[in-house]
Amino acid sequence: MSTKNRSDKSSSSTTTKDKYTIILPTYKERENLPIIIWLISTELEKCFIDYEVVIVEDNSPDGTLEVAQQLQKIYGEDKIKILSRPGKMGLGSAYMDGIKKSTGNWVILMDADLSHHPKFIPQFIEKQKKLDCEIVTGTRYQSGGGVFGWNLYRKLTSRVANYIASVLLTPGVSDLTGSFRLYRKDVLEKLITQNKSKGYVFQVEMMVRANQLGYQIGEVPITFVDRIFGVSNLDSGEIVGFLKSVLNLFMNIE
Ligand SMILES: Nc1nc2c(ncn2[C@@H]2O[C@H](COP(=O)(O)OP(=O)(O)O[C@H]3O[C@H](CO)[C@@H](O)[C@H](O)[C@@H]3O)[C@@H](O)[C@H]2O)c(=O)[nH]1
Repeated sequence: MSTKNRSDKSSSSTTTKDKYTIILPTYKERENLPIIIWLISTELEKCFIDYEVVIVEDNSPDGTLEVAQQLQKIYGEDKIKILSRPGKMGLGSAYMDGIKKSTGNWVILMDADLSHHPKFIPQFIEKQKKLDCEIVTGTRYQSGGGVFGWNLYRKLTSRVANYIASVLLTPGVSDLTGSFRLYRKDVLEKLITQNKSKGYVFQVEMMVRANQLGYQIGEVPITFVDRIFGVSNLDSGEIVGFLKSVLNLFMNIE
């Protein structure tokens, strides 16, 4: 955890007006979307957390957009916002466009496929307040965290990749490839604008840059559950290129 240059720390403190925007990128998530929205609303409303959800939908062929529109009718336009894009443009740009539609001062990035349970969001917020930090990341690799549903190969690959990336790039952050995170909005905007990586390394670079800029990163153990409906949208070849990209990041980060 970095405690370096924290010049803009004053704006990190939460106030009673805190609002949390949850950005949900979707590609072929028709079955998962109603469940994740219901879980988000249940978990956050019972903790009196002010929130909105921004769904960034990339013209999925399975009718995810129509499901999102139905959900917007049920939950209200103040709670569910939809950004409909013409085609599959990738996770990084989905986050970037989602931020533009957000009205919260804090942003939560999470998957829509039920891998990330919204019950952890109140814990992220509690940790942020306790540390007065700018970022909180979910971690599968601290005591209390874990992964369910992956085969041994994927578990090992992820564990080793995270270990190597952590040692080389950001000691103190145990889960660099995870994407379930809470960011202060201005910090997220700054990091995402500077980010040059794609795929799994995108999440790694976010933490590396945050560390370099002196932002404090808190961790909350989470359980990651492999999706039941649908398939992963990231290339399998990505795992092969991961170590090369981490090494590249290590050599070239400015
Ligand atoms: N809008 C949009 N959404 C997308 C796109 N690609 C994926 N998504 C959405 O992004 C989320 C994660 O996509 P998956 O394809 O299921 O990702 P994954 O392989 O399981 O990888 C996840 O875990 C990794 C760590 O293990 C993370 O590094 C990665 O970012 C992601 O969270 C889902 O909600 C999915 O619908 C896209 O091009 N556009």
